[in-house]
Amino acid sequence: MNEVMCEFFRIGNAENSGKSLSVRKYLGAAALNNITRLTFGKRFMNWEGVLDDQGLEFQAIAAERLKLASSLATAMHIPWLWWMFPLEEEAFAKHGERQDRLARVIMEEHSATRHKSGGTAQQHFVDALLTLREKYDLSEVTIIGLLWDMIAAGRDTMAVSVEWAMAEVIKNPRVQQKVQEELDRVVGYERVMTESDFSNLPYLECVTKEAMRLHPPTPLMLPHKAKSNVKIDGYDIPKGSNVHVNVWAVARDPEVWKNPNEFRPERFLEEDVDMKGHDFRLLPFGAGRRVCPGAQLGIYLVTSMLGHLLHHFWWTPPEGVKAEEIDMLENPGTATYMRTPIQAIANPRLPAHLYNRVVVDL
Ligand code: HEM
Repeated sequence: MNEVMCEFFRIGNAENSGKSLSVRKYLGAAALNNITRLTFGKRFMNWEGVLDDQGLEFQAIAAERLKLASSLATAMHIPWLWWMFPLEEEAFAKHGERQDRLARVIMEEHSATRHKSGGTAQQHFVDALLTLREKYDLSEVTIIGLLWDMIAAGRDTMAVSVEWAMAEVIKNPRVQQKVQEELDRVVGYERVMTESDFSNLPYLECVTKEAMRLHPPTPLMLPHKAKSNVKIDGYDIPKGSNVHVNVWAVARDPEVWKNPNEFRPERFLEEDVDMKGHDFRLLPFGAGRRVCPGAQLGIYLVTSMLGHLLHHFWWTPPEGVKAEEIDMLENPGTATYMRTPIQAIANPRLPAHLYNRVVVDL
């Protein structure tokens, strides 16, 4: 069950009726709960959206990680600025210890729960790693590192992608109406969308793709390093250079895309373009041996969050704001959020019982 379903109760409650909401707040919560449930089989947030103590620690670690990563990125891009980050090594070590401490506690709790259930509890990413531990000689440090990588790589990227997609859809009521017509035809008004509906929702899939074309959450991907001297398109890239691929610019290149700045999902009905690393015109997940291993999961979760949000609500800009006034500028960073978080009014469009709190099976 997608976590965004659990947010419906909060989005659709009477207090929010007719009010403008910060969509990011709900997406952030849904993405965090999705990813921690997949990795640890656990939510850190209660039904009111309040984080527990572990959740707060978790959030603080994630924020610190981002801050350290940005300072590292600056030093990597401009190596002669290394001298400006003399304390970073110490900060990294402390951060690592903090991460390990929390992960160990959660892993122990997780093992205890599984033990109590006699091994009948659901399998999560942490279980897969523990099972493969001996086969691949995985140390505890490696396991903890992999768990944090998964959380860091999956959380922001998903929330960023859905926020941009929602902004585009709210800006383009024609697209919103078309995707809702498809959802109504395929899913109807008496049940919620499920994964098995996806194959019958081609337009929804195109909306996800078009949003990721215009707004790849990591526009410069992650930095790569040249292993040897290479020449690309007449340019010499010396061994050891940090290389960024500007996938944002490629996806807006007028030589490759017709009317590249226009949000028009239909372009993908006319031509099916792969976005998992096989077609170099569209690379939101990178390509090659370091391609995002969570690409399929990411596409599924983004499409699912978007589909549920659009099936349950008709979204309009806050009163007095015209669609064309929505600020579509980016906030710079490794994961590129909207500069101004999108605000919108969620108008329920399904029968009341479909907004009830959903019991989540952990
Ligand atoms: C919409 C969602 C996502 C987007 C747009 C995205 C995008 C990316 C990109 C661009 C890279 C770098 C690829 C490269 O340098 O060639 C990457 C790497 C990675 N992603 Fe994702 N990602 C998403 C979701 C996820 C999820 C859900 C997970 C795991 C649960 C994940 C795990 C990873 C990991 C572990 C790496 C590092 C791979 C490596 O360096 O070998 N990602 N992702």
